[in-house]
Order: sequence, then structure tokens, then C-alpha cells
Amino acid sequence: MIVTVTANPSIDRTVEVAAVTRGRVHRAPRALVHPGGKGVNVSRTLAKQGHPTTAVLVAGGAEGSELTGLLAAAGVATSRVSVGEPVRTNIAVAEADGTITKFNEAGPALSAEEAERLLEAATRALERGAGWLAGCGSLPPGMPAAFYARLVEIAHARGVNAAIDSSGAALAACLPAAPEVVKPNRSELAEYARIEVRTLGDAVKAAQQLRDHGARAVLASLGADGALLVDGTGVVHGEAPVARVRSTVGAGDAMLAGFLAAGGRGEKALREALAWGAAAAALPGSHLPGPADLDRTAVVINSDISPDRVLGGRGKPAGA
Ligand SMILES: Nc1ncnc2c1ncn2[C@@H]1O[C@H](COP(=O)(O)OP(=O)(O)O)[C@@H](O)[C@H]1O
Ligand SMILES: O=P(O)(O)OC[C@H]1O[C@](O)(COP(=O)(O)O)[C@@H](O)[C@@H]1O
Repeated sequence: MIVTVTANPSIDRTVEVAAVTRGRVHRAPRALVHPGGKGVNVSRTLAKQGHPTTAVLVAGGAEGSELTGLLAAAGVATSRVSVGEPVRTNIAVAEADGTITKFNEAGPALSAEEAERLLEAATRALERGAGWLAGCGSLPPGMPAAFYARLVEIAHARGVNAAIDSSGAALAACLPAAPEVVKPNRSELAEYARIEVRTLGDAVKAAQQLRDHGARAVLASLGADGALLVDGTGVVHGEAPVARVRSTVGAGDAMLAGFLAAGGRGEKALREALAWGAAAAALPGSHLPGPADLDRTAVVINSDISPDRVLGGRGKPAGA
């Protein structure tokens, strides 16, 4: 069982347009509406793949009921903490060339009492039996940055492994609690290490800093350049090309879901993570992959990593 915790879930709306021109009205033929938030997406992917999961989340207002209704319809078990303010809506604009522009609301502020109830709900879910706890996404305004550190401590006190996917102060603050894995993307690596992450070597350096400050392993997602796994045994890089990228919204969440479903450590889990992340990138909106969407044969693992490989390009050395 994998328990996910989402302190700041969302309703995700994706509108598809041919191309964006700033300052113009765009008529979108359709909008896709999905339950959102990083932990919610990890649980949605696991459920779709037939893996036991419970999504612990805060959900207020009519939007909160819509969110839990959508999750029930998708067969995702939830533990809902009702709060005063309504769930946020996040908008993604998908252009025909694969460019995604996202507008994420800050989300409703939680009171200290609501934050405590979320931790209690997570604790109860773990006590029903879990191998992993995944704490994912931004924290709502006013939530102490130490929230994820407390979640990791709650997991460890019950012999449960902890994975954290967050950014900024919330990511930094969880490290002393020694989560088994953190999952930054390229910009989160750069923000944490305060360096420009231009090459694979830069990404490895930034990931090492996260390990130096407490993370046991770093699963760093690098968009079209795949992902790095940096742990106590070394560094592995892998990738899985996607013929047509439809929407990368949720790709990082699907990737973390694959990693945890495959045991949460080592090259075998990295392979699964890459297959699930690539499958999500090939699907529109926040659609997440089921078993039939996975192509494990597309995954390539590079044990000898090329530190000069420029990210965002296709293998060109830095300065070339
Ligand atoms: N353009 C792409 N081509 C192939 N795989 C992709 C692409 N974009 C994302 N992915 C897959 O999804 C994972 C997560 O994407 P990324 O954008 O790095 O994370 P996040 O969604 O957390 O920002 C990547 O590590 C990769 O496996
Ligand atoms: O909590 P944050 O950082 O605002 O992110 C929330 C958004 O991230 C998502 O979970 C997608 O995540 P990724 O694109 O990083 O995989 C959306 O469903 C949601 O709108």
C-alpha cells in the first residue's frame, strides 16, 4: 500500500489551443477536467495500474466535493480532511507543439488545526498498513515549511519509507528528517542548489547537495532528458523517448508512482519510473497512464553518464 498526502490539491483544467498569442482571445474547442495535485496524481496513477493506494487530502467547499467525486469515479480510495476554504483550480494551456503553460493558484490557507487534522489522517492511513508514504506538492499559504519533515518522522516512527516531491522551503526543510527519496525536477534542483542546471553534470551536482543535506536518494526528473537516480551506490541516468508529447502535466507524478510501485530503490525502479513518466507525457491533459499505455522496451539506461550533455538538447556537449 502506498499512502499519498496532498495538502494543496486542485481541480486541473487543461485547454487545448493551436498556439498562444499574448493579449488575444483564444477559443478552445474543449477543456479537460481532472482531479489534481501531486499526491492525488500519484494515487490516481497507482490506482489505474492496479496498485493499492490511499490518497489523503484536504478538500473544502463544492470544489472539494467535486474533487473527491472525481476520485471516487476513478476508483481512488481517499481519506478526506474537510476544511473551510474551497479547493483551488489550476489551469494548463496546451499548444499543438507540446508547449504547456501552467497557472497554479496558491490555494486556500489552512489553519493550524486543519494542518494537524491532515497529519492525523495521514497517521491513521499509515496505521492501516503501508510500505511508502509520499508527501507531494506545494504547501498551502501559511502552512509551516516543516510540514513534510513531520510527515517523514511520522512515517519513520511506523517503519514506513518516505518520498517527498516538493520545492523551495518545504523541500529544504524535509531533508534533515532523511526521506528515502526526494523527486525534484530540473528547476527545483537549480533553485535548491542555487546553480544553473544546464548539463547532466550540473544536475548530478545539485542532486548530491540534496543527499549531503539528508535525502537518502534523489530521483531527479529532467523532462525530455529522462531522469537521474543518485543514491548511496552511485549515479544512473535513463530516458524513454516519446514520439508525440501531448501534455507533461502529471508526468512527474506518474514517474514517482512508477518508482514507488517498483519498490522505490535502484535501477529497476528507475526503469519503471521512466516508462510511467513517458506514458503520461504522451497522454493529453492530466490523463495518467494505465497498463496498456506503458512501453517498457523504450526505456534506455545509461550507467556511464555524460556530464557534459546539455539538457533540453539531444546529447550535445556543453559549449558545442
Ligand atoms: N518531452 C518528454 N519526453 C519524454 N519523456 C518526458 C517528457 N517530458 C516529461 N517526460 C517524462 O516525465 C518525467 C517527469 O517530467 P518533468 O517535466 O521532469 O517533471 P515534473 O512534471 O515533475 O516537472 C521525466 O523524467 C520523463 O520521464
Ligand atoms: O502543488 P503545485 O506545485 O502547485 O502543483 C500542483 C499541480 O501539479 C500537478 O500535480 C502536476 O504535476 P507535474 O506536472 O509536476 O507532474 C497538477 O495536477 C497540479 O495542478
